[in-house]
Amino acid sequence: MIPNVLTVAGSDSGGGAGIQADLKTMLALGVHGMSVITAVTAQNSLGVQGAWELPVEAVRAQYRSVVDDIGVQAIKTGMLASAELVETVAELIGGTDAPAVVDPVGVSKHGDSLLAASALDSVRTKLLPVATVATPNLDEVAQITGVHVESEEQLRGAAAAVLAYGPRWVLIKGGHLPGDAVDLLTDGSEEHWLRAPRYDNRHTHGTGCTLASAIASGLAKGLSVPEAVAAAKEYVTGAIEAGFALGEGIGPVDHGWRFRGGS
Ligand SMILES: Nc1ncnc2c1ncn2[C@@H]1O[C@H](COP(=O)(O)OP(=O)(O)O)[C@@H](O)[C@H]1O
Ligand SMILES: Cc1ncc(COP(=O)(O)OP(=O)(O)O)c(N)n1
Repeated sequence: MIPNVLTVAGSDSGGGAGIQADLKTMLALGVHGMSVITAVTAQNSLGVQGAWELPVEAVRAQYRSVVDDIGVQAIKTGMLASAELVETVAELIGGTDAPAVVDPVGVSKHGDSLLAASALDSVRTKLLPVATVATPNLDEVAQITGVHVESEEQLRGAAAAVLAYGPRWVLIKGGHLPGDAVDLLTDGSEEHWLRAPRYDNRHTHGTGCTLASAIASGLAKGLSVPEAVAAAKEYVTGAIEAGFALGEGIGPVDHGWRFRGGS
């Protein structure tokens, strides 16, 4: 049986991040990808030119259509835009028996906001408590917890601050630090450090969405959280190495790198 994975996220018209990155990742990793679209963005390699949220009832209806008939083995969340949508999605996930990977998307690589400031409290108190794995980047850690990370040694403190909001595991992504691309996965007792070479490639649009979707795909296939995160890190690292130019700005990672001869 092919496992079903659901992404609850925003659309990126440029195809590098959001729903489009999630579904490409799922295809590349051999699972059946499905989507609940929360918002539509007009976005390209230069930034986000516009964003429109979907009504709460449209999000609920998409979710129920998928979960009640088809069923899901794992869920991934991305751009949720507003407090109302964060709370709706948290309630839906809380009532579903499947692991959830929560990427608490705050701003895009170009600095465009994808989450209202008024939604941060709902992320802390409603969304993080239902997460099996939360995957904040360092800007999101600062937004959520007030902890600013400037070195690898500070990742442990950041992880503890996020875990205090209730996710079972947290993966702190150190992609914005200089040096090797180092992430820390922990549940408060086990620690797993994930280290990869930093590729000097500016075409890195969609790294966070890709990593979170790859983790959800691994969980749906029955991997443990540490196994799913290790496999996802390997996949996103290859996709970053193969990232390519598109438009005039920051191009996407290559979700299809393994089909093109990468190993
Ligand atoms: N230039 C790079 N080379 C290799 N890995 C990277 C690079 N940039 C980010 N990563 C890795 O990509 C993943 C996503 O991290 P990050 O870019 O920080 O997320 P986000 O897209 O949410 O900002 C992490 O595993 C991080 O370590
Ligand atoms: C619609 C949408 N969702 C999420 C993001 C952020 O994606 P991410 O993988 O963190 O990549 P960057 O934007 O940081 O390159 C997005 N841009 N659009």
